[in-house]
Amino acid sequence: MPSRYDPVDLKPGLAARQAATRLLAAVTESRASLDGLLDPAGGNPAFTGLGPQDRLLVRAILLSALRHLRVIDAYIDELVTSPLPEGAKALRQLLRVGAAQILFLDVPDRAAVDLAVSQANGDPRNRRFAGLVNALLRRMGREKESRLSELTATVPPFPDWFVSRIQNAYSQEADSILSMLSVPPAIDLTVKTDPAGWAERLGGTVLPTGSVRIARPAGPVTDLEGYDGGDWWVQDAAASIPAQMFSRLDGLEVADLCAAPGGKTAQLALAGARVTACDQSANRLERLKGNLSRLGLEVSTHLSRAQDFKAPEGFDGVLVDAPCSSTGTVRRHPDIPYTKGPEDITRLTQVQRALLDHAAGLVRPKGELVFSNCSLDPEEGELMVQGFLADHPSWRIKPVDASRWPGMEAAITELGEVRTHPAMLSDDDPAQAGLDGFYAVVLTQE
Ligand SMILES: C[S@@+](CC[C@H](N)C(=O)[O-])C[C@H]1O[C@@H](n2cnc3c(N)ncnc32)[C@H](O)[C@@H]1O
Repeated sequence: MPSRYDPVDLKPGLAARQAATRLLAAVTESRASLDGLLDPAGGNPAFTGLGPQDRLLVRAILLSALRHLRVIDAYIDELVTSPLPEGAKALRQLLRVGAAQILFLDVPDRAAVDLAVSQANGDPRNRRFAGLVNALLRRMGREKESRLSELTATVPPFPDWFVSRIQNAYSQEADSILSMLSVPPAIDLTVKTDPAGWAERLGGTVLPTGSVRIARPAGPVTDLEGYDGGDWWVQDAAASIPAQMFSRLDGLEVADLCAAPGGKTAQLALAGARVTACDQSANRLERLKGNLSRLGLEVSTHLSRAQDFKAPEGFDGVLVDAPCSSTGTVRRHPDIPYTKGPEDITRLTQVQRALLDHAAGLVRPKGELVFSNCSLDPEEGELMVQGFLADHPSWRIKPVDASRWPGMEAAITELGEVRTHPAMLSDDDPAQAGLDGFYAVVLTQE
């Protein structure tokens, strides 16, 4: 069963609640991305104006609300005696935040209800509903033990467009994938050396990819041993796979075309490649430089669209870790099913294809081209690559050996591509289980 609690001590104040309500509306009504809203530097003032503790609370409320939004809405709709008025969006958002606290966060029910009622009374749009807010959330608190598990078992966890795409792509495994997507993930670290030693020091376990998986710490991950010394970086185990797929790196010239913030660039450099890291975003390229500097790794950087990046002498290896719908990262970014849609996937496949076509021209004869992204959708992975191969008959898939990562054989497709998803790497504790959804393939020329 998914854990119902995010590991944050919650004593939410009214300002935090108001911010959470406003930001939840921005995500679900205006499709604003949670990362953008919660960016400490350029995020929404309702968030950046809060103190550190309140920020933690707002983040926890939003993550829980979005992970369980359909269940929360179904429960609200079940408890209102007549449907909420169509225009009562502010009321729904307020109830969603209260329900997220009562159902999924470790907040005393009474405190959550009282704050919701105060918030309703302080908002002219919601004042007349204060009695309803009080009655509904109190009842939710009383009955949740019996009702919540029934609702979780019957209500699809995410919007219909998203659920049906997962069901179409993964048939048998779709239910397990969807259920894992509501579980907050552990944290994976890529370590420079000695995974077993770091696993012991940080109380984690070593995964088949060589990553170290640790429980989510109570404080910032940057406080953990080894961060300041540049001994490791945060990177989902699945995200560490594409850079490991090159058959050789030491001493070779490799271009990383969509490089920032540099997780894979760091792996390539650590393995001894001479890396040119290209990205079209100046801000993100600055972050890459900061990350690589902390890790003590040197690479060349290049600010441009990958399609405009020219290198007549070519590279031994090229990595295209393409922009994508990021549906493989919904455990960490549960806003994605609400901020993205099928039209984004169609648009992104065109960008991915343009990147792949251009990258193919940068690979030296006998060189390797690795294409990857963190989407669960075959249109951005398997099908996109089949389209590329149909139009480039001299290219082929270089199959990955299924024994490459013992214990992860299920992640290797019949054609030798890598396809990971959140129901892989099972564990008795769901919070310790799973992988990001990733697609990766090695392409070479005959
Ligand atoms: C999925 S992220 C890459 C993550 C990175 N490889 C890592 O492991 O840390 C995609 C990156 O592609 C960049 N990007 C998007 N479109 C691009 C383009 N046409 N040319 C170059 N970079 C692009 C984005 O700015 C973003 O930094």
